[in-house]
Amino acid sequence: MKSLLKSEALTKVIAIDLDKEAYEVGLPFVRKADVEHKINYIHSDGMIALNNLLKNERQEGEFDFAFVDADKENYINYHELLLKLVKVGGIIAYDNTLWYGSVAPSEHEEVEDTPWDALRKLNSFLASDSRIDLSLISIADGLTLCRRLR
Ligand SMILES: C[S@@+](CC[C@H](N)C(=O)[O-])C[C@H]1O[C@@H](n2cnc3c(N)ncnc32)[C@H](O)[C@@H]1O
Repeated sequence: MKSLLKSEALTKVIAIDLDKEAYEVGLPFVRKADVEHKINYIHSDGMIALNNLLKNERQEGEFDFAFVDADKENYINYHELLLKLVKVGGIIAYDNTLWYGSVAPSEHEEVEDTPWDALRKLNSFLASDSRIDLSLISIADGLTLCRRLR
């Protein structure tokens, strides 16, 4: 599920997930906290939904924060879209970026087409991306915070 925190006096969250049941797991807690009116759930593939926010809803630079915890193979693609959706100074967070250490395999291990291979490539890409400041936090199985610089 990806969450986008929208910059408004009244904070709004866009939550995107292919699986409606995943959203519904959290719904009782959302209701208990009385914040359902602040959440716009989009039942969709992440790339389609983010492209739609950019192209059809013209939300470029409108978001303060994005949290990505979905298909690891697409993180690198989400990154390009989120760099446009999140404002300069805003934060993009990627979950699972250490994958319990398996992002650093020995050179003999077969890692192609695995989530940890995708995360390893993402980590290398982000480390040399001059559009962001980056901090990879070793909490749980890794959380990368990227601050958009330009
Ligand atoms: C590990 S779960 C995380 C859910 C949520 N962040 C949480 O902590 O409860 C990953 C979620 O990504 C969703 N997902 C996987 N591929 C997706 C895609 N292409 N587009 C949107 N959501 C996707 C799955 O349906 C699943 O609910």
